Amino acid sequence: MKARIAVLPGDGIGPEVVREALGCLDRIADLGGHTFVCQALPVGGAALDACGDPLPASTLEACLASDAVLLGAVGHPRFDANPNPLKPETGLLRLRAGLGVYANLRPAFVHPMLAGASPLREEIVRGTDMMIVRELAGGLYFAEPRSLTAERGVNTLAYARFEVERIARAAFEAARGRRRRVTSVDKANVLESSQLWRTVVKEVAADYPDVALDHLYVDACAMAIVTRPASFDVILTDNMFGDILSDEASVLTGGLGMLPSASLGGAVALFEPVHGSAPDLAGQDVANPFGAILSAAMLLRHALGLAAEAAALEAAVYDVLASGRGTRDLAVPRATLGTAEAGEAVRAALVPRLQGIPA
Ligand SMILES: NC(=O)c1ccc[n+]([C@@H]2O[C@H](COP(=O)([O-])OP(=O)(O)OC[C@H]3O[C@@H](n4cnc5c(N)ncnc54)[C@H](O)[C@@H]3O)[C@@H](O)[C@H]2O)c1
Ligand SMILES: CC(C)[C@H](C(=O)O)[C@@H](O)C(=O)O
Ligand SMILES: [Mg+2]
Repeated sequence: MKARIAVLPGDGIGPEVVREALGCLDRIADLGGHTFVCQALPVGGAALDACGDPLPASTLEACLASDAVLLGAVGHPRFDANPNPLKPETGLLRLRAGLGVYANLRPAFVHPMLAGASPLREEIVRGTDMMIVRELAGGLYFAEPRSLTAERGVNTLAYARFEVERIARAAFEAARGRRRRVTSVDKANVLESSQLWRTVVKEVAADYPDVALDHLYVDACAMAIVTRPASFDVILTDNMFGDILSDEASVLTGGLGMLPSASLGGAVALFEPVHGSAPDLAGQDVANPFGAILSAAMLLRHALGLAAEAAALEAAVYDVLASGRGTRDLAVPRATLGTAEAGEAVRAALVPRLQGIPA
């Protein structure tokens, strides 16, 4: 097949991890007879420096003309003190809004061989396979009013019925392809927006009698994620809670560098690792590229319909980890791989995994 992929490396470790993910896509294209036309585009701090805008109009236009978008990460502390209200992160939020993506899938899967790679106790982590479905287009990140003066900063937590309904449907559909259980996470004991959330989720559940639904308050969920993670299947939650809970869940899988994401429901889908630009690691060839590589696998599955290739790429990542190798952030026996070496190890494991897939 032929596909156009917009590539937005961004800041910090973004370009380093995206390079390894692209190398994997190249290998899949070469061996499978596919053509992936990749166009690199500026976003975030890199774009702010280059043209004063963290999401240049030309970048968004090119993304909208592509079949999928692969992004590294944005942000750097040097912009924190910048009086310019435009931050690198503004570019990412405008990109998500411009693409219209609202359903952010963040899977946290612990390979049976790798339960010991988490800093948490192995018997707690073993069997963890959850999908956090994070609402991405509304809530505290986008609702109005929002304002900032020297005396007051205002953000609004508001959800409209249609916003809850569509993300709830995304979660129930995801559950149908998994273990048919949705845990909706809110703060309905305090927040009106959460009370609407809970009401609408229950209404949508009536259309999915084959999927079990339960509800947790977000504070209790934060605890349960580290005490009984294997009991979760799909976690359905809002924009802010999903941001926080997904970083927490990443610890189960070995670290923040492991987690991929797919943002769906808009004109073009966006794929990015859950981690940020990690300025503390940038330029040292030590960042974990697996979250970015697993994001490329989600791109193959969700945007290009190449499910077998996606599964092969995921299996190749787990082959490397199961052999005891990994980057230094992972508690594996040989945590000595640099970013580029880790990418190359995945590509080597990918070749046998791709055999047998019809071209
Ligand atoms: N999607 C995104 O682009 C995104 C996500 C989160 C944070 N950010 C931005 O990134 C910047 C830094 O934020 P932060 O430090 O809070 O979060 P971060 O995710 O960049 O880093 C948090 C911690 O995890 C580690 N880490 C992150 N990715 C890793 C990887 N691939 N391999 C190994 N270790 C990794 C870092 O070294 C750091 O200790 C900020 O500007 C923030 O806004 C961007
Ligand atoms: C950088 C920031 C805007 C972003 C978010 O909060 O959505 C990040 O933390 C993430 O998890 O993708
Ligand atoms: Mg985050």
